[in-house]
This record gives sequence, structure tokens and C-alpha cells, in this order.
Amino acid sequence: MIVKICGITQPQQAKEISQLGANYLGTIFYPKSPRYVDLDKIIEIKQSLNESTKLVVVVVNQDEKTVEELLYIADIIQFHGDEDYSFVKNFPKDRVIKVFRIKEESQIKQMEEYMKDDYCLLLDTYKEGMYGGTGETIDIQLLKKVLKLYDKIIVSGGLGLDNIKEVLSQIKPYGVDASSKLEIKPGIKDISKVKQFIEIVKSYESNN
Ligand SMILES: O=C(O)c1ccccc1NCC(=O)[C@H](O)[C@H](O)COP(=O)(O)O
Repeated sequence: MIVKICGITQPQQAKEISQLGANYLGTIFYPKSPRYVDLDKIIEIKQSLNESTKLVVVVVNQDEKTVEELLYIADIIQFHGDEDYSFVKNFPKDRVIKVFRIKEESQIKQMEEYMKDDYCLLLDTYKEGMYGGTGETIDIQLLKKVLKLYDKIIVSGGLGLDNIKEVLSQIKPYGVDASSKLEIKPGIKDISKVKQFIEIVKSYESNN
């Protein structure tokens, strides 16, 4: 099971979290986010990672040229905005995570073309006026309906030490993603919480 720790802003923390065994490490290339990092910082963070940790750069409605440039640095681009399939299909699908902020079952239809083409999807909490990093727990019942249809799903949205065991007792996703509940303040992770989160997920995976 993939463990993605997102919203990293400091190279030193990136190094520590990479060494703790995170599979993916996310950086936010979206200026309105309190976790925003610019290209220079993303490069510094990339240089801090060990070989086994992939760098994910999160974008929101970014232009095609910028995404192409980001792909020289990022291992994976996470489309967290309103990007449609016609835009997303321009990029190598093994280096793409497409996000759906889920609020109703009717959205499943929009996922179908991505499912057909074996994209990795990330399902996040829907919150009006926010693209991500809400800290609010995702609708588990709706999540279960999607997981019945497709495996390659990273689950996100308000995951933390208070709920990860309960969530994993109900679902076995392709991956999990966490950000704000593992922070001291936006963009600054609580390394002890991150360590515990990764240990819980990895031990759950090996015992089930
Ligand atoms: O984290 C942000 O500030 C953010 C802002 C805008 C778009 C995406 C953002 N985060 C992307 C992620 O993948 C987060 O990990 C995901 O939304 C879950 O966040 P949280 O509920 O805080 O764990």
C-alpha cells in the first residue's frame, strides 16, 4: 500500500519523511495554498529524497506548458483541480494522479474514462471553496462504492492517527494520503505523527 505524505515545504523534513519510508512525498505548486512551494524549493526537496521515495507535485488548473516543465523534476503530477480527461491525457499516465473531490455518486461516471485507461486516482474530501488540504474526513460510504469498481485508488481527506486504523479496517485501498492532521502548522509536519502514521499503515498491510 502506497503511503503519500503531502504538503511538504522543507527539504530537511522531506529527507526525514523519505527515510521513514513514505512511498510518495507531495509538494503543492498552487499559490493559494498555505503549503505552496515554488520551483526552486521543489528542486531542493527533490534532492533531499532517497531513491525509494517518489516526488509528487500537486497542481490546480495549471497550464500544459508548466506541467510539462514540472515533469522534468516531478516523478508524478497530481491534478487536483478541474482538469478534464482531454487535458490530462496529454501526459504519460504512469506519471499522473487524477483527483476527484467526491461529494455525490453521480461523479463516478466522470471517473470511468480514467478507470478504463488504468489511471491512478486519488479520492479526496469535497469542500466548497477549497481544492484540497481540508483536513475533513472523506465520505467512507461513497468511497466504498468507488472501491467496488476500481482498485487503483489512493484515499485522502482528513486521514490521521485518530482514524487511519478505522479506515483501514473497512477498506484496502491502493494507497493512502495525509497532510493536515500530521502537521504542527500548515506545511510543517509533526515528524513523530508522520512516523506513527507510516508505521500503522505498513503494519496493517503486513498483518492483513
Ligand atoms: O494541501 C493543500 O494545501 C492543497 C491545496 C490545494 C490543492 C491540494 C492540496 N493538497 C493536496 C493533497 O493531496 C492533500 O494531501 C489532500 O488534499 C488531503 O489533505 P488533508 O485532508 O489535509 O489530509
